[in-house]
Amino acid sequence: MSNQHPIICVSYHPCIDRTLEVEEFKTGHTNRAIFIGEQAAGKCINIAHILPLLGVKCVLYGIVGNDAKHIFEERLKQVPHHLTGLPLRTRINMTMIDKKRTSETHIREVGTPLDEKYFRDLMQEVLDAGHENQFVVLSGSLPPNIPDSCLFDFIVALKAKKMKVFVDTNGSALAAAVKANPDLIKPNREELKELIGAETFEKFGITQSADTIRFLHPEMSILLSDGANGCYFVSQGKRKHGQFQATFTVPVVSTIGAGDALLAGFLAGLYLGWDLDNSIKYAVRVATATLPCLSAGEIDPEVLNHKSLSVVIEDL
Ligand SMILES: Nc1ncnc2c1ncn2[C@@H]1O[C@H](COP(=O)(O)OP(=O)(O)O)[C@@H](O)[C@H]1O
Ligand SMILES: O=P(O)(O)OC[C@H]1O[C@](O)(COP(=O)(O)O)[C@@H](O)[C@@H]1O
Repeated sequence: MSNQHPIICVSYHPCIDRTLEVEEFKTGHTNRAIFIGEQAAGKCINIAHILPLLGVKCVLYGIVGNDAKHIFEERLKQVPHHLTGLPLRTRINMTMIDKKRTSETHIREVGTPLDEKYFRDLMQEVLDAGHENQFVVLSGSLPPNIPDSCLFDFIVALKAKKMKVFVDTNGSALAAAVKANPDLIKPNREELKELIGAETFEKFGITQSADTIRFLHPEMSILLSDGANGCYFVSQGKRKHGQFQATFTVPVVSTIGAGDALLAGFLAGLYLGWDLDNSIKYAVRVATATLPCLSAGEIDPEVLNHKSLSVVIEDL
């Protein structure tokens, strides 16, 4: 699957990530933030930020509110990008980190309604730029007012151009995306549950559920992230589990963007022509390297390159 064209990242619903850290969160009380961070984010923005750090070329196409365009341009300084500024408010996704309990609470804004025309213009821009076999990543929730059928149409059109389509979204948009037969989806356990309508638990149950989805879409692979349990990969005749092992403790400061990092690492492996096992190993390594960082899409280079960190792949 090695490929000369840059990976196309499509950011149709970016956001500002605001992270607040409190000592110990108390519901119904005044809590003081001991840390506050803000950055331009959203799933494909994070992926486009990570890929060049891994030595992989990418280009970003996206839509952003004029109110925050400059912040996005700053974050994408190292990435060729085509951002269309629109007169709308950029949503803010908030994460509250409770230092004492080491827990994270996320509040994700549904966002400002977007005129379907802008989504379809973005879609056309990507289709005009794309080449056969080029990787394209569609990631993030859909803005309000954009029907799931738009995502479906987008994937069908990209597949008609014989591009390789990778999707990370949730809810009904994910269900619509699956129907369009992308090459790979990256749900987490919660999103898998939404897709199949049932909870899955141990390794066998998870991979079996993934195969249930694949039954009607045999060409589609599933990279399933499962937090501290690592990840699963399911495709035709293959069921794998990947998990990191280290002789040192990797501090989990924040897991925001760990899923984006997993997908970025996996894409990097495929793009560089590595085999499946090594691509999964790299995916987990890159995801692990984001855990010590407070901001989504940042990588701790020491963890990334640590010789005592290994990823074990188990065939299920
Ligand atoms: N607490 C954790 N400990 C170890 N690895 C983790 C932890 N949280 C996430 N990861 C790694 O990051 C990947 C993506 O995390 P996950 O939280 O499942 O994704 P998402 O952010 O999409 O929900 C996992 O597959 C795993 O490799
Ligand atoms: O588009 P959505 O589903 O609201 O997700 C956007 C959020 O996801 C993130 O990209 C993090 O994603 P992951 O934790 O799943 O990797 C945040 O930076 C952003 O706030």
